[in-house]
Amino acid sequence: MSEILSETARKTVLAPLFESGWKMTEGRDALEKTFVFKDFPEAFAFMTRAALWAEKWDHHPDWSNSYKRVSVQLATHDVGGISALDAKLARKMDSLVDSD
Ligand SMILES: C[C@H](O)[C@H](O)[C@H]1CNC2=NC(N)=NC(=O)C2=N1
Repeated sequence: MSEILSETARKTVLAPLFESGWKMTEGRDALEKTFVFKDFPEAFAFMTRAALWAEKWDHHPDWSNSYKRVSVQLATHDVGGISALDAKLARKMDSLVDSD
């Protein structure tokens, strides 16, 4: 069972994510980032790759797609906030983009 990230853990775990463009969502304990791709196939390919990790880890993003933009929010519904799993999925999403 995941746990909400402690204040101490947030300082170390979230700092690198903020550096790579993740932000805290307003009014919700969640991480968010909008990825912008070259075109729709690139955006959808990213979603497909991320979806496979999400399913493997049984941890799923709240996200939407509009043309070449993918807007992502990550939170752990079971605990009502950010857990280590959200940081892990955020890092994975970043790595999927970097490896293009
Ligand atoms: C039953 C299943 O394991 C849970 O509902 C999982 C599925 N995916 C999930 N995804 C996210 N983001 N948060 C959860 O709490 C969560 N719970």
